[in-house]
Amino acid sequence: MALASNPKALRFIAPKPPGRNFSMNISVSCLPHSKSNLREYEKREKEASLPVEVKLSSPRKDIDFSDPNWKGKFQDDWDKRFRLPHITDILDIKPKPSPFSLKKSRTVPEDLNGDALDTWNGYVNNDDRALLKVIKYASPTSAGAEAECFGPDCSWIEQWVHRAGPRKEIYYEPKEVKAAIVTCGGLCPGLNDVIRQIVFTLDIYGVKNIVGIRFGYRGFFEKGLDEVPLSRKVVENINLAGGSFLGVSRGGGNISEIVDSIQARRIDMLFILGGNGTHAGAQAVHEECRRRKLKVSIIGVPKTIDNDILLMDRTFGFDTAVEEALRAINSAYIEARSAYHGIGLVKLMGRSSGFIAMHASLSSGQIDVCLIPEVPFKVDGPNGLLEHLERLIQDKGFAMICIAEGAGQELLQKSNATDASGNPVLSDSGVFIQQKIKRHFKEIGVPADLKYIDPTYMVRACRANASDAILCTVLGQNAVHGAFAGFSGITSGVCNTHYVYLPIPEVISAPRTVDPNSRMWHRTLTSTGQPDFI
Ligand SMILES: Nc1ncnc2c1ncn2[C@@H]1O[C@H](COP(=O)(O)OP(=O)(O)OP(=O)(O)O)[C@@H](O)[C@H]1O
Ligand SMILES: O=P(O)(O)OC[C@H]1O[C@](O)(CO)[C@@H](O)[C@@H]1O
Ligand SMILES: [Mg+2]
Repeated sequence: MALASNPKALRFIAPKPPGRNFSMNISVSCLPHSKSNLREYEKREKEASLPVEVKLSSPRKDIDFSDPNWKGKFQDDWDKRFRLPHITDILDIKPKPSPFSLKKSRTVPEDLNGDALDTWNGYVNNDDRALLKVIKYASPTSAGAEAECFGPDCSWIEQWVHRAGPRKEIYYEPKEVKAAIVTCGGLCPGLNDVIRQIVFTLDIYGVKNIVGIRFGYRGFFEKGLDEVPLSRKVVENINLAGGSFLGVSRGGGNISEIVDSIQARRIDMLFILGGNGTHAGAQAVHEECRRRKLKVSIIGVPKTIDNDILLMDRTFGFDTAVEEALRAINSAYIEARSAYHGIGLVKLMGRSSGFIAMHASLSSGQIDVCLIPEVPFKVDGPNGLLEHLERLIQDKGFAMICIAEGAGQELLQKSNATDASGNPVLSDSGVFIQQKIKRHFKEIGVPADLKYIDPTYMVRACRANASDAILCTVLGQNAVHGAFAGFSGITSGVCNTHYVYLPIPEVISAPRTVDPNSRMWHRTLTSTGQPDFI
């Protein structure tokens, strides 16, 4: 990303294209302590101040708005895109009545022609839908409209998604089902809550054979990683601790090998908890199962503290991560307020999406400057970060900065280093800014007492908070309902406060990022009072 030369134009360029499928991480690696790194930074900052065009991403580029029927065509296409893949697409299987009922007195008929002794109106109909977008923008220049409304007239179009929950008819015989759960990627608060609810719900359906696959996809192919038998008793208390009861890992994952293993283990339902990389793997596993005509349901549960999955209100773990981040911000604030010319600097996770930094800044109310990957900023010179810090020190005696790990990466040296999953390894933006500030105040001869806090893994290696625990509970339960309903290649999410199922490709076609023209980012700027640093 780069900055526009004219500050009034408020021109941003689009986020950088994905470094690989399903990832938008910016590939950067440099030694933040080295002088050459600082020189590289200075060179890049100069380059970054060249004018660039507005190019906020819009998913509507492929629509021909001159066609009078463009809305109808869009909706037909939408229905196709959001249709949930079902095992009957490839296999001729007849459904049977669901044993899932919360009425103890109800008897389940043997087949769909029989009548239950007592009816239960607790099922979700396959034609139930939830509305994804609820704002009608009057103008494309309204805040947030650019990313949401359609065409030159900024039309609103109904975008319905499938409601999640138990179905009256199921496609698996619970007594014969073997269900498996796997947790992949990095840790996230709430993994154990989801595992626990999946087991509880399977148990209510009558499934006895439930196993955990250890250490992510690795558990499918690495010798010595035996399945963990799971039951209501085994998982009873696992939500009291953070982490994953089953272990997590990055990397690995030959899809064919994983599906061989699914077949060899006779798994009928696989619940895959993870972020965008994990879901890319889940989709590939689902497609390979279809190619082999296997009766297997692959169900994702989106997990990421970064909140970078498309279409969802939020992913589980995010709220807890923000809450934990507040502790670090509060400590930095206490240090900064108590020092002569104190500067508190907190770096928070968020590789390509600044949601944690934005929400933590907004909720703490203690931050003067929030820096995120989606919004470019200048450090030196007129209107730069350092100049603003000087002003804050002068006016109120101290300053507070919250920076996301992916922020300002375009100013640093790039490398091709990646982690085991192929995610680019980022440079330490926090240490870099820390050094810039220290050097600057030394150079201008103004004392400044900078305290840098990087809580790193502390924001995610913890137990889910109350709101995440509820989200995990619902997502876990719905994942099981989705599998029994015969869906596969779907994920369980919350959209516009309603719980839904979404086809996996739709949620990972790009990473979700903070829209610099959204009301939420504007609210953050209103709260911090920071200028635009351009
Ligand atoms: N495109 C892909 N196709 C198949 N498997 C993938 C793909 N991308 C990632 N994976 C696998 O998914 C697993 C998790 O991926 P990754 O490490 O990127 O974490 P993630 O799911 O994105 O979660 P996090 O939010 O913690 O980054 C890894 O085992 C990785 O090998
Ligand atoms: O050290 P690890 O496990 O690779 O995780 C770090 C990454 O995981 C995340 O928490 C989630 O993707 C990122 O914010 C962060 O960059
Ligand atoms: Mg990821």
